[in-house]
Amino acid sequence: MLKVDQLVKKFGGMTALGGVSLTLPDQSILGLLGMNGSGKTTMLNCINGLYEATSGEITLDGVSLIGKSPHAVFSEGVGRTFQVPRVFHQMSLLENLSVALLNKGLSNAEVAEISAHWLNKVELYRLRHNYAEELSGGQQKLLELARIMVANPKLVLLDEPFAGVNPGLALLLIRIIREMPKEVGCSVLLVSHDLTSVYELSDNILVMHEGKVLAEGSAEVIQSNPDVIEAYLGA
Ligand SMILES: Nc1ncnc2c1ncn2[C@@H]1O[C@H](COP(=O)(O)OP(=O)(O)OP(=O)(O)O)[C@@H](O)[C@H]1O
Repeated sequence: MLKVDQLVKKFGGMTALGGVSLTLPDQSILGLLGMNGSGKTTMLNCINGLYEATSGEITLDGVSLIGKSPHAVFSEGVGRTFQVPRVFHQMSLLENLSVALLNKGLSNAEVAEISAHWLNKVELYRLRHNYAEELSGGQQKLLELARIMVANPKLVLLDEPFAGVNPGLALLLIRIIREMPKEVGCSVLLVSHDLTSVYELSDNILVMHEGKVLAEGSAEVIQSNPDVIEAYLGA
């Protein structure tokens, strides 16, 4: 279980996160909504160690992630995607996945099997020997997701997975994300401006506004919350 308790992140005099708390149970999906600049990506950056929190606590299964490097957080079982996918452009798709399995003590056959499974899942297996730079932006997002999933994470942080992805690939992404908690046993923190997808996928939703939690609940609760309608949806 991921627990974030009273997380504060300041940049100089600017408070990006003003004491945010959240709980993400195992094998569930939490959607994180909010207008531009409300602190969603900062939250992901604090969890995966890219940013040092100003104060507050973050634990995964009782282990504190505060002060840990991104690599150490990855070793604790946290995988993360970015708004602009970070893949190794000059490597083949297979090599991109093999890199994530280094130092896991697996045989070449096991690495090949796991890689093939996830490349099939994201429907990129036929391109396995191509360089990652030859993929479209949407396909690179799928490859980045596969690279995280081969490492068998406990928690997956997804930053705008649907942005710039064509509708066909978005449907595939939605299907994969929906299946991830059961198939891998991970939980998912999903940051997206795509309201329909967040409502459809999330077990619980948290809406942020100016670095604070504005509302929390099911899709139905969020959609009918007057504060959310006024502050976020602008209607
Ligand atoms: N490295 C940084 N240095 C200074 N300010 C930052 C930094 N990262 C984020 N911020 C500021 O923190 C606030 C929250 O930004 P953040 O990127 O977390 O918002 P967001 O909700 O993810 O927005 P978007 O939906 O546009 O991605 C913004 O005012 C942003 O300018």
